Amino acid sequence: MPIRFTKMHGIGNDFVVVDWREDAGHVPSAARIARLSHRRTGIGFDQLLSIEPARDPSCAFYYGIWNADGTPSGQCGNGVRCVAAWLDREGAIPRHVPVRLESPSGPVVVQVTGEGMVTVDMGEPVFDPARVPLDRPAQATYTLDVDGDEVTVGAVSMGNPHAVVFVDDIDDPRVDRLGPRLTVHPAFPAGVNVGFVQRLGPDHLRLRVHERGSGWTQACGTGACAAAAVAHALGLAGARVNVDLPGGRLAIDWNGPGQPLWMTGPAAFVFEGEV
Ligand SMILES: N[C@H](CCC[C@H](N)C(=O)O)C(=O)O
Repeated sequence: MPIRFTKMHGIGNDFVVVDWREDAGHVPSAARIARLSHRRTGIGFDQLLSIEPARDPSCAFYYGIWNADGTPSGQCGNGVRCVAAWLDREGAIPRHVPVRLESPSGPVVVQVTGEGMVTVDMGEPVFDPARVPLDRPAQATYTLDVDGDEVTVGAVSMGNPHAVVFVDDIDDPRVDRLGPRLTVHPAFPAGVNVGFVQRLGPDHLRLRVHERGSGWTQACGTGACAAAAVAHALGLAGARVNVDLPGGRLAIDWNGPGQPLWMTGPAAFVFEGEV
């Protein structure tokens, strides 16, 4: 059964988008997704994104998310901008107006504002450790033992789990060693995406993310949201934060608890294909 797809990326976080609006639900096995995501012997992608009929009648469409290793996720920030741009190109959603899309972790609201620019209401960051999930009592930050190293993290869910570590220099080789070890730390029973943040100011962060299920990526949309939310909660950032990732910049707007968090950034088409 051939799979027709669109290759896209959001500031270098790259995706294969498949149109399952007519034939939803035939999810490939984790092993097949892992073969397809391989950078040499497959198409190569960080995540597979499906576009399917909405299950929630208040939403226009549903999108599914699978990491490079075939594991599912509840949210993908760069991915939902690409889904919105894909639907915009199809003429399946209007521009310049809010459109509800249904993710595995619930609805988000997208707005395609122009050629390849999308703003997304990602919902409210969730700091309750039980909902990250994180096996620790609620605190502002958590000190974890990582193979003998003590690491202090913030923890938040954007519909998927995030640990946020503040460092002096995200290019420090220690970061390369810590990322993969923190992603599988037993305190996070579902694994965790690990963002390393270098604070340049209250409105400017540098960020690198070791993603659950995909490893180091050029960008992580929910990771940028998580970094800005934790920085804001710790009094280290204001309401508008520019987050610079290796692949580019995302603008995050959050006014604090009880408020939705907005992410704005690009979405790009690369090629169409069939496999
Ligand atoms: N690896 C993530 C999913 C993709 C998130 C990232 N690509 C984004 O743009 O938010 C997880 O397992 O929760």
